[in-house]
Amino acid sequence: MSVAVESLSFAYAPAGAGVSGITLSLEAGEFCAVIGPSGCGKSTLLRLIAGFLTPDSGAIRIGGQDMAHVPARRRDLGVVFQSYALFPHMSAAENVAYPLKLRGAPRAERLRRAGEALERARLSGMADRLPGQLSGGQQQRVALARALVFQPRALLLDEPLSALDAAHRAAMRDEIRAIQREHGIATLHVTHDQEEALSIADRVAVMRDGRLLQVATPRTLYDEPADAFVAGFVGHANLLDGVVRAPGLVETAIGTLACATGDHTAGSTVTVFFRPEAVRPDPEGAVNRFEGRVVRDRFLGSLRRFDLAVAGGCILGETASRRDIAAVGIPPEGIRLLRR
Ligand SMILES: Nc1ncnc2c1ncn2[C@@H]1O[C@H](COP(=O)(O)OP(=O)(O)OP(=O)(O)O)[C@@H](O)[C@H]1O
Repeated sequence: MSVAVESLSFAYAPAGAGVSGITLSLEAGEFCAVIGPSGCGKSTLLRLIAGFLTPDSGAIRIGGQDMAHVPARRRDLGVVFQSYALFPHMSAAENVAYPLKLRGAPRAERLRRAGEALERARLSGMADRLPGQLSGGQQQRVALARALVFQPRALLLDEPLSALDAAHRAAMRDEIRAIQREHGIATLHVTHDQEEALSIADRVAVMRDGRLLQVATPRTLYDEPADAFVAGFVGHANLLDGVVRAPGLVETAIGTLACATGDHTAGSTVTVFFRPEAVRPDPEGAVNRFEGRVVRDRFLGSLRRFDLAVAGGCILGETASRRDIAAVGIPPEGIRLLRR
């Protein structure tokens, strides 16, 4: 089922924080991650869709039906929070069966469906364990099975992996994605981890100060960020203030760069943006060539990320080469100009 919000606004107190004018739609089966700095309104958006908060204005449609004023329990949405919120005195199977009990399903059906949901979450052998006898990852899978057991119209995940350590997070995010695919259910996944978002989502929504800045596929977001904030928030970026001097030429603090200036006219102020992997440490014959000194060098296994101090600033680069670096080239096609 599809999920859509239109011009959704909510403030915790008059003129207080919240979300403003959010328009976002998810197709049935689509996985959308919501990212943004702490306090930007990610959880608020999720709580509004879940029905734990009532919007001040705007529409929430699930499967085309207006839900903005329908109580949470009648929205039929699966919700998983950061804290797993499992009932500690109930077994894994009883926890998973609970939403079916609330909906009046007979006991035999509850047990059968809870068993199936646990099996899908790869927890068949754990049905009788109490939450306290399960690892963090296993508890999270129980919470996921419980959110999915009643075949909800959509799935809402609020930082479901944040209590797990790095190794478990990576494994669990792939599992969440696999389980979500099996169910073919529209999913909104709030996370502060942009790598997690880029790696599992069909599309990523970036929020700031209660507003939605851009919604795009991970690749588009990375290659074509809407503005300097998105560019800097998603992955590593070089961002320089610039002024377009002439078609194809931009002046910055580190010098004049040749790049496509598109419809930015001479005199326009822009942000010059390029990713560290666009920076070439072997700049023989390069158009945008800068000499400098490496002042930070981070070994990251398969590559290294370095800061090259150049006249007027610093360039962040990435390379697999282990050779000394004294100059870099920035190919014009790796540079984009963003409006300021
Ligand atoms: N119950 C509340 N009463 C008043 N203000 C609140 C309440 N809950 C959240 N806020 C404020 O609303 C804004 C958005 O909060 P929200 O929890 O949606 O952010 P978030 O993006 O999910 O942050 P985080 O990544 O830190 O969880 C913040 O400024 C926050 O302080």
